[in-house]
Amino acid sequence: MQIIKAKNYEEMSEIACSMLVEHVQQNESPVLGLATGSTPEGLYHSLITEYRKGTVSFQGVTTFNLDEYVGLDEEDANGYQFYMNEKLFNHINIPKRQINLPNGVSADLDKDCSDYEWKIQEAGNIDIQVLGLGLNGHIGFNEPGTSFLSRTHVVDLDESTREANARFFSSIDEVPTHAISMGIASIMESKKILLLVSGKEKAEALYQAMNSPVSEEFPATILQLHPEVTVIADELALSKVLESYGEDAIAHELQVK
Ligand SMILES: O=P(O)(O)OC[C@H]1O[C@](O)(CO)[C@@H](O)[C@@H]1O
Repeated sequence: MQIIKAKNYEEMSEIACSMLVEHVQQNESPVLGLATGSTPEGLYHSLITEYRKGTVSFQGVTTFNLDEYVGLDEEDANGYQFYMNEKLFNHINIPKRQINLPNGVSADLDKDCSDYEWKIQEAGNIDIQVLGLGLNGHIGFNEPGTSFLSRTHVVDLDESTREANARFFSSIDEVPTHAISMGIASIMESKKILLLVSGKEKAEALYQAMNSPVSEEFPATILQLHPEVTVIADELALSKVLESYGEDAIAHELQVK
């Protein structure tokens, strides 16, 4: 794992943005894996800024999002298709046909899940997958206990995840109980992973992701086994890692594990 310490959320977003921009500039048909939640909002804002400056074109980019709520369609302001349109896609020149999200209102969710897997493989797999980190260690919507062999699937959301995400809804009762998520095996097939983590409340989760024994009980621990993970985290999120390993582990980009 390579660890990059950012001063704050803004710097974390800028660093992630420059990595994605560089990749898009250097590849004809880049395939990006995207995440939702609060963490990548700054990254998307920075990508739009770079696009407006003319630094980067998204014409050849294909994207796959990690997850979508079951039951929310693209008009639903709490759905992830809506989020992605608002936060990124409506503001850049990516062709619509190159945007992929699981379909939370499909009549056949299981078929949609296996089609999604095929599409990812057809695109040649994801070059860079952006990930956020759930407080309980979830990646995508893969909750604790999810098999490391899982492919894109329908998940039961943990009560803790529904509570954490209730801030986007008018009440917790409106938070869907199910979602579709890329599986852990699917995520691990990405060629490179960028894990973005910000804020003190994620410090324990980030520490565990990097240090706890690899276990399905804390899904993000699987990232210890991926050959190309870059963690971009701000000082607050890294506070527990820094307490244990000191600045050297970060400054010299040593393997923490
Ligand atoms: O960035 P946030 O809002 O803290 O969420 C962390 C993770 O939780 C999810 O929003 C799912 O609950 C993921 O999509 C995200 O990566």
